[in-house]
Amino acid sequence: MDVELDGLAVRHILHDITLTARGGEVHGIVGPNGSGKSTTLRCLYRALRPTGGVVRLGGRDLHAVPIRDTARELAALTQDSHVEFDFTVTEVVAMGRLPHQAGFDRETDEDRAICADALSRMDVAHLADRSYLSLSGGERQRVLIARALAQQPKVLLLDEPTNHLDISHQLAVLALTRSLGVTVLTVLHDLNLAAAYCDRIHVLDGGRVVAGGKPADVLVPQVLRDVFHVEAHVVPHPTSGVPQLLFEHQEVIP
Ligand SMILES: Nc1ncnc2c1ncn2[C@@H]1O[C@H](COP(=O)(O)OP(=O)(O)OP(=O)(O)O)[C@@H](O)[C@H]1O
Repeated sequence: MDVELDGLAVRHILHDITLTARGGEVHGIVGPNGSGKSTTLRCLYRALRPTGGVVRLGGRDLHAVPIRDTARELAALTQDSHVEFDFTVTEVVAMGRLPHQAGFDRETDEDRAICADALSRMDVAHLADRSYLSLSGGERQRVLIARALAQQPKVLLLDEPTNHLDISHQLAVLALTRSLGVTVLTVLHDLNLAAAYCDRIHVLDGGRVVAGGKPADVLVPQVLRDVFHVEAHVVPHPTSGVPQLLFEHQEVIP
């Protein structure tokens, strides 16, 4: 499903964000702290109403369709994805099925199978009966991603999905998001992971897209200097050939 942001604006925070993610593509949103990455995603998962521009999902104005319809098409792992109460892991992941159930529908065998698959893909099946609140940061993150998978979305929004994850789970989560065949928009701080797993990268600075395109065209020394104020060398990955960055170490933040 295509996702189009057309001149998206939020008060003084976002200005004229325009980008298109075609069905099945993985798009990375990168940029310094406070550049507007999470605010962009908030407009997409409808936590925030834009003050200008349009968001289209599958060609339809996102804000013109019932929110329940949106929840059947779009799942989000957000920075605000907290679970306050003492649910089990199974119960948390089962919440992902709610948009697909009507009123007082009971969970079906199919729902349970979809949740079991999501738990196993995120390597948290062994935690199924544990209290969510008793989990480590990385385990919680994987459970929340499993909940998003259980939603079976056509569009997946991920705000720093690799937060708290060890390197093996970081690579596994990003590989999995690519393999799903759904449209993914993901905020990432790790530019090397973005280069390795994204079809397109959009660089935000001061609430504007200042560069966008294929990783090799976007992650170039001048952009890194201008936007992140770091010096970097770009080298091809020895096996995949994707651009990878080697940063010059610095003593203090300039
Ligand atoms: N509700 C709000 N009221 C006022 N300012 C806000 C609000 N929400 C976000 N901002 C400001 O908008 C800017 C963009 O915030 P946003 O969270 O989108 O940045 P980000 O790129 O995701 O940052 P980070 O990398 O630190 O997570 C920041 O300066 C932030 O302080």
